[in-house]
Amino acid sequence: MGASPDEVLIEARGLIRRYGPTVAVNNLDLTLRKGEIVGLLGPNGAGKSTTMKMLTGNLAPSAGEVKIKGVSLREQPKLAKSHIGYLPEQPPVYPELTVDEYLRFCASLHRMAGKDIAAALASAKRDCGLGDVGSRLVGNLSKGYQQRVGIAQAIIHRPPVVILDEPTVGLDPIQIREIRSLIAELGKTHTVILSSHILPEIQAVCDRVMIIARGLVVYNEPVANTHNQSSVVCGFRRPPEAVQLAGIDGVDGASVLGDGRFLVSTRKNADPREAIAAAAAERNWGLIELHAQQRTLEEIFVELTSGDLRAAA
Ligand SMILES: Nc1ncnc2c1ncn2[C@@H]1O[C@H](COP(=O)(O)OP(=O)(O)OP(=O)(O)O)[C@@H](O)[C@H]1O
Repeated sequence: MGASPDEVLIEARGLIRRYGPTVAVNNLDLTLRKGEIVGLLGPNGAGKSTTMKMLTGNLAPSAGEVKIKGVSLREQPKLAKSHIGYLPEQPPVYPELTVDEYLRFCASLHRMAGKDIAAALASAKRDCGLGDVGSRLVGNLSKGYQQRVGIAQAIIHRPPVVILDEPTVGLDPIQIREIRSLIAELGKTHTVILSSHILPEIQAVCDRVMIIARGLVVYNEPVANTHNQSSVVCGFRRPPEAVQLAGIDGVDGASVLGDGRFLVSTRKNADPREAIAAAAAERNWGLIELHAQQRTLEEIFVELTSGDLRAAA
Protein backbone atom coordinates (compact mmCIF):
# COMPACT_ATOMS: atom_id res chain seq x y z
CA MET A 1 0.00 0.00 0.00
CA GLY A 2 1.43 3.42 -0.96
CA ALA A 3 1.93 6.08 1.73
CA SER A 4 -0.54 8.94 1.69
CA PRO A 5 0.97 12.43 1.97
CA ASP A 6 -0.55 13.00 5.41
CA GLU A 7 0.48 9.59 6.70
CA VAL A 8 1.37 9.82 10.40
CA LEU A 9 4.90 8.53 10.90
CA ILE A 10 5.34 9.30 14.59
CA GLU A 11 2.57 9.48 17.11
CA ALA A 12 3.50 10.12 20.74
CA ARG A 13 0.79 10.37 23.37
CA GLY A 14 1.08 11.42 27.00
CA LEU A 15 4.86 11.05 27.20
CA ILE A 16 6.23 11.56 30.66
CA ARG A 17 9.82 11.09 31.82
CA ARG A 18 10.94 11.57 35.36
CA TYR A 19 14.50 11.57 36.65
CA GLY A 20 13.98 11.17 40.39
CA PRO A 21 12.01 14.22 41.44
CA THR A 22 12.67 16.05 38.13
CA VAL A 23 9.90 15.84 35.53
CA ALA A 24 11.96 16.32 32.35
CA VAL A 25 9.06 15.69 29.96
CA ASN A 26 5.54 16.28 31.15
CA ASN A 27 2.63 14.75 29.24
CA LEU A 28 3.92 15.52 25.76
CA ASP A 29 1.92 14.76 22.62
CA LEU A 30 3.50 14.87 19.19
CA THR A 31 2.30 13.95 15.71
CA LEU A 32 4.73 13.89 12.81
CA ARG A 33 3.36 13.58 9.28
CA LYS A 34 5.16 12.38 6.19
CA GLY A 35 7.21 15.06 4.44
CA GLU A 36 7.44 17.46 7.39
CA ILE A 37 10.57 19.03 8.79
CA VAL A 38 9.66 19.79 12.38
CA GLY A 39 11.82 21.82 14.71
CA LEU A 40 11.79 21.17 18.44
CA LEU A 41 12.81 24.51 19.86
CA GLY A 42 13.55 25.15 23.50
CA PRO A 43 16.10 26.59 25.90
CA ASN A 44 18.69 24.35 27.55
CA GLY A 45 17.09 21.85 29.87
CA ALA A 46 13.62 22.20 28.32
CA GLY A 47 13.41 18.46 27.64
CA LYS A 48 14.35 18.22 23.95
CA SER A 49 17.00 15.50 24.26
CA THR A 50 14.85 13.48 26.64
CA THR A 51 11.96 13.69 24.16
CA MET A 52 14.14 12.59 21.26
CA LYS A 53 15.60 9.68 23.20
CA MET A 54 12.07 8.48 23.94
CA LEU A 55 10.93 8.93 20.33
CA THR A 56 13.87 6.85 19.12
CA GLY A 57 13.48 4.09 21.70
CA ASN A 58 16.74 4.96 23.47
CA LEU A 59 15.02 5.84 26.72
CA ALA A 60 11.92 4.28 28.21
CA PRO A 61 9.18 6.77 29.08
CA SER A 62 7.88 6.80 32.66
CA ALA A 63 4.41 6.88 31.05
CA GLY A 64 2.89 7.28 27.60
CA GLU A 65 3.33 5.61 24.27
CA VAL A 66 5.19 6.11 20.98
CA LYS A 67 4.14 4.59 17.67
CA ILE A 68 6.36 4.71 14.61
CA LYS A 69 4.44 4.08 11.38
CA GLY A 70 1.71 2.63 13.58
CA VAL A 71 4.13 0.21 15.29
CA SER A 72 4.39 0.48 19.07
CA LEU A 73 7.96 1.11 20.25
CA ARG A 74 7.22 -0.76 23.45
CA GLU A 75 5.63 -3.82 21.84
CA GLN A 76 7.79 -4.18 18.71
CA PRO A 77 10.93 -2.15 19.36
CA LYS A 78 13.08 -3.65 16.58
CA LEU A 79 10.51 -3.10 13.85
CA ALA A 80 9.58 0.38 15.11
CA LYS A 81 13.24 1.44 15.37
CA SER A 82 14.00 0.24 11.83
CA HIS A 83 11.89 3.15 10.54
CA ILE A 84 14.03 5.73 12.35
CA GLY A 85 17.47 7.22 11.93
CA TYR A 86 18.90 9.06 14.92
CA LEU A 87 21.73 11.48 15.40
CA PRO A 88 22.14 11.91 19.18
CA GLU A 89 23.53 15.07 20.75
CA GLN A 90 26.85 13.24 21.19
CA PRO A 91 27.34 11.56 17.78
CA PRO A 92 28.40 7.91 18.02
CA VAL A 93 31.46 8.20 15.79
CA TYR A 94 34.53 6.01 16.03
CA PRO A 95 37.63 8.15 15.38
CA GLU A 96 39.90 5.16 14.67
CA LEU A 97 37.77 3.88 11.77
CA THR A 98 37.68 5.22 8.24
CA VAL A 99 34.39 6.73 7.07
CA ASP A 100 33.69 3.66 4.92
CA GLU A 101 34.53 1.23 7.73
CA TYR A 102 32.36 3.12 10.16
CA LEU A 103 29.34 3.36 7.84
CA ARG A 104 29.69 -0.32 6.90
CA PHE A 105 29.70 -1.12 10.61
CA CYS A 106 26.54 0.97 11.12
CA ALA A 107 24.84 -0.79 8.19
CA SER A 108 25.63 -4.15 9.74
CA LEU A 109 24.19 -2.99 13.08
CA HIS A 110 20.96 -2.38 11.20
CA ARG A 111 21.23 -5.95 9.88
CA MET A 112 21.32 -4.83 6.28
CA ALA A 113 21.95 -7.66 3.84
CA GLY A 114 25.61 -7.74 2.69
CA LYS A 115 24.64 -7.31 -0.97
CA ASP A 116 22.80 -4.04 -0.18
CA ILE A 117 25.54 -2.42 1.88
CA ALA A 118 27.72 -1.05 -0.93
CA ALA A 119 24.78 0.76 -2.55
CA ALA A 120 23.54 2.07 0.84
CA LEU A 121 27.04 3.36 1.63
CA ALA A 122 27.34 5.11 -1.71
CA SER A 123 23.97 6.80 -1.44
CA ALA A 124 24.43 7.91 2.21
CA LYS A 125 27.86 9.35 1.33
CA ARG A 126 26.45 11.09 -1.73
CA ASP A 127 23.54 12.58 0.25
CA CYS A 128 25.90 13.85 2.96
CA GLY A 129 28.66 15.18 0.70
CA LEU A 130 31.16 12.53 1.86
CA GLY A 131 32.01 11.15 -1.56
CA ASP A 132 35.72 12.06 -1.36
CA VAL A 133 36.49 11.10 2.23
CA GLY A 134 35.53 7.41 2.39
CA SER A 135 39.08 6.30 3.20
CA ARG A 136 39.86 9.08 5.69
CA LEU A 137 39.94 8.35 9.43
CA VAL A 138 36.85 9.80 11.09
CA GLY A 139 39.03 11.24 13.87
CA ASN A 140 41.00 13.31 11.35
CA LEU A 141 37.96 14.98 9.82
CA SER A 142 36.80 18.48 10.74
CA LYS A 143 33.88 18.75 13.16
CA GLY A 144 31.60 19.68 10.26
CA TYR A 145 32.57 16.54 8.33
CA GLN A 146 32.24 14.42 11.46
CA GLN A 147 28.70 15.72 11.78
CA ARG A 148 28.05 14.72 8.16
CA VAL A 149 29.27 11.24 9.07
CA GLY A 150 26.87 11.29 12.03
CA ILE A 151 24.01 12.15 9.68
CA ALA A 152 25.13 9.51 7.17
CA GLN A 153 24.94 6.82 9.90
CA ALA A 154 21.41 8.03 10.67
CA ILE A 155 20.23 7.48 7.08
CA ILE A 156 22.32 4.45 6.11
CA HIS A 157 19.41 2.01 6.51
CA ARG A 158 17.10 4.33 4.50
CA PRO A 159 14.64 5.13 7.28
CA PRO A 160 11.65 7.32 6.40
CA VAL A 161 12.14 9.40 9.59
CA VAL A 162 15.35 11.09 10.72
CA ILE A 163 15.74 12.59 14.19
CA LEU A 164 18.61 15.00 14.72
CA ASP A 165 19.47 16.31 18.19
CA GLU A 166 21.12 19.75 18.04
CA PRO A 167 22.87 18.93 14.75
CA THR A 168 24.80 22.20 14.47
CA VAL A 169 26.10 22.58 18.03
CA GLY A 170 29.83 23.26 18.17
CA LEU A 171 30.19 24.02 14.46
CA ASP A 172 31.60 27.21 12.96
CA PRO A 173 29.31 29.49 10.93
CA ILE A 174 30.31 28.02 7.56
CA GLN A 175 29.85 24.45 8.79
CA ILE A 176 26.49 25.47 10.26
CA ARG A 177 25.34 26.72 6.84
CA GLU A 178 26.50 23.53 5.18
CA ILE A 179 24.77 21.26 7.70
CA ARG A 180 21.58 23.33 7.49
CA SER A 181 21.46 23.00 3.73
CA LEU A 182 22.23 19.30 4.03
CA ILE A 183 19.23 18.96 6.38
CA ALA A 184 17.02 20.92 3.99
CA GLU A 185 18.05 18.52 1.20
CA LEU A 186 17.43 15.55 3.47
CA GLY A 187 13.95 16.93 4.11
CA LYS A 188 13.07 16.44 0.43
CA THR A 189 13.30 12.68 0.80
CA HIS A 190 12.83 12.13 4.54
CA THR A 191 10.58 13.29 7.32
CA VAL A 192 12.77 15.10 9.83
CA ILE A 193 12.65 16.21 13.46
CA LEU A 194 15.50 18.36 14.62
CA SER A 195 16.05 20.06 17.93
CA SER A 196 17.69 23.37 18.44
CA HIS A 197 17.85 26.24 20.86
CA ILE A 198 18.65 28.54 17.93
CA LEU A 199 15.61 30.30 16.50
CA PRO A 200 16.95 31.31 13.08
CA GLU A 201 17.96 27.69 12.54
CA ILE A 202 14.39 26.51 12.96
CA GLN A 203 13.10 29.31 10.73
CA ALA A 204 15.67 28.54 8.05
CA VAL A 205 15.18 24.80 7.93
CA CYS A 206 11.79 23.74 9.33
CA ASP A 207 8.25 24.01 8.14
CA ARG A 208 6.72 23.50 11.59
CA VAL A 209 7.97 24.62 14.98
CA MET A 210 7.15 23.08 18.33
CA ILE A 211 8.33 25.15 21.26
CA ILE A 212 9.05 23.05 24.29
CA ALA A 213 9.35 24.57 27.74
CA ARG A 214 9.52 22.80 31.09
CA GLY A 215 8.90 19.50 29.28
CA LEU A 216 5.64 20.70 27.71
CA VAL A 217 4.81 21.60 24.14
CA VAL A 218 3.67 25.19 24.54
CA TYR A 219 3.47 26.13 20.85
CA ASN A 220 2.99 24.09 17.70
CA GLU A 221 2.49 25.95 14.41
CA PRO A 222 3.69 26.01 10.82
CA VAL A 223 6.66 28.39 10.61
CA ALA A 224 4.71 30.29 7.93
CA ASN A 225 2.01 31.03 10.54
CA THR A 226 4.37 32.46 13.10
CA HIS A 227 3.40 35.98 12.14
CA ASN A 228 -0.16 35.48 13.35
CA GLN A 229 -1.59 38.53 15.00
CA SER A 230 -2.00 38.46 18.72
CA SER A 231 -2.77 42.15 19.09
CA VAL A 232 -4.53 44.80 17.08
CA VAL A 233 -3.80 48.50 16.71
CA CYS A 234 -6.81 50.72 16.12
CA GLY A 235 -7.44 54.48 15.93
CA PHE A 236 -10.58 56.62 16.04
CA ARG A 237 -11.62 60.23 15.30
CA ARG A 238 -13.90 60.12 18.36
CA PRO A 239 -12.10 57.60 20.59
CA PRO A 240 -14.02 55.56 23.15
CA GLU A 241 -12.75 54.74 26.65
CA ALA A 242 -10.31 51.80 26.73
CA VAL A 243 -12.77 49.90 28.87
CA GLN A 244 -15.37 50.04 26.06
CA LEU A 245 -12.92 48.38 23.69
CA ALA A 246 -12.11 45.78 26.33
CA GLY A 247 -15.78 44.77 26.37
CA ILE A 248 -15.75 43.72 22.69
CA ASP A 249 -15.85 40.00 21.82
CA GLY A 250 -12.38 38.47 21.47
CA VAL A 251 -10.64 41.42 23.17
CA ASP A 252 -8.54 40.73 26.25
CA GLY A 253 -7.61 44.31 27.09
CA ALA A 254 -6.82 47.71 25.56
CA SER A 255 -3.98 50.14 26.24
CA VAL A 256 -4.07 53.81 25.21
CA LEU A 257 -1.37 54.76 22.69
CA GLY A 258 -2.42 58.45 22.44
CA ASP A 259 -3.95 60.46 19.55
CA GLY A 260 -7.08 58.30 19.66
CA ARG A 261 -5.09 55.10 19.07
CA PHE A 262 -5.14 51.87 21.13
CA LEU A 263 -3.20 48.65 21.40
CA VAL A 264 -5.74 45.88 21.82
CA SER A 265 -4.60 42.48 23.07
CA THR A 266 -6.69 39.61 21.76
CA ARG A 267 -7.88 36.40 23.34
CA LYS A 268 -6.21 33.15 22.24
CA ASN A 269 -7.00 32.33 18.60
CA ALA A 270 -9.41 35.29 18.37
CA ASP A 271 -9.38 38.02 15.72
CA PRO A 272 -11.61 40.83 16.99
CA ARG A 273 -11.01 43.21 14.06
CA GLU A 274 -14.46 42.71 12.56
CA ALA A 275 -16.16 43.20 15.92
CA ILE A 276 -14.15 46.39 16.56
CA ALA A 277 -15.17 47.76 13.15
CA ALA A 278 -18.83 46.90 13.83
CA ALA A 279 -18.75 48.51 17.30
CA ALA A 280 -17.08 51.62 15.86
CA ALA A 281 -19.76 51.95 13.16
CA GLU A 282 -22.61 51.39 15.61
CA ARG A 283 -21.30 53.87 18.19
CA ASN A 284 -19.97 56.41 15.72
CA TRP A 285 -16.33 56.34 16.96
CA GLY A 286 -15.02 57.25 13.49
CA LEU A 287 -12.67 54.34 12.79
CA ILE A 288 -9.57 55.52 10.91
CA GLU A 289 -7.04 52.75 11.63
CA LEU A 290 -7.34 48.99 12.25
CA HIS A 291 -4.63 46.44 11.75
CA ALA A 292 -3.14 43.32 13.30
CA GLN A 293 0.21 43.68 15.01
CA GLN A 294 2.57 40.89 14.09
CA ARG A 295 4.80 39.09 16.54
CA THR A 296 8.02 37.50 15.47
CA LEU A 297 8.81 33.91 16.35
CA GLU A 298 11.51 35.33 18.58
CA GLU A 299 8.98 37.33 20.59
CA ILE A 300 6.74 34.26 20.87
CA PHE A 301 9.72 32.11 21.94
CA VAL A 302 10.89 34.57 24.61
CA GLU A 303 7.36 35.04 25.92
CA LEU A 304 6.66 31.32 26.16
CA THR A 305 9.98 30.27 27.61
CA SER A 306 11.05 33.31 29.62
CA GLY A 307 10.85 31.37 32.91
CA ASP A 308 13.22 28.72 31.52
CA LEU A 309 15.57 31.30 30.06
CA ARG A 310 15.79 33.03 33.44
CA ALA A 311 16.41 29.69 35.15
CA ALA A 312 19.11 28.77 32.59
CA ALA A 313 20.81 32.16 33.09
N1 LIG B 1 20.11 11.38 33.13
C1 LIG B 1 19.54 12.39 33.78
N2 LIG B 1 19.44 12.38 35.14
C2 LIG B 1 18.85 13.39 35.80
N3 LIG B 1 18.29 14.49 35.22
C3 LIG B 1 18.36 14.57 33.89
C4 LIG B 1 19.00 13.53 33.09
N4 LIG B 1 18.91 13.88 31.78
C5 LIG B 1 18.26 15.07 31.76
N5 LIG B 1 17.94 15.48 33.01
C6 LIG B 1 17.20 16.72 33.36
O1 LIG B 1 16.00 16.73 32.62
C7 LIG B 1 15.71 18.04 32.14
C8 LIG B 1 15.59 18.01 30.62
O2 LIG B 1 16.88 17.69 30.05
P1 LIG B 1 17.13 17.52 28.49
O3 LIG B 1 18.56 17.13 28.31
O4 LIG B 1 16.09 16.66 27.92
O5 LIG B 1 16.88 19.02 27.98
P2 LIG B 1 17.30 19.67 26.60
O6 LIG B 1 16.16 20.55 26.23
O7 LIG B 1 17.73 18.66 25.64
O8 LIG B 1 18.52 20.58 27.03
P3 LIG B 1 20.02 20.65 26.42
O9 LIG B 1 19.89 21.44 25.18
O10 LIG B 1 20.74 21.39 27.51
O11 LIG B 1 20.47 19.23 26.24
C9 LIG B 1 16.82 18.93 32.66
O12 LIG B 1 16.37 19.51 33.85
C10 LIG B 1 17.96 17.97 32.94
O13 LIG B 1 18.78 18.44 33.97
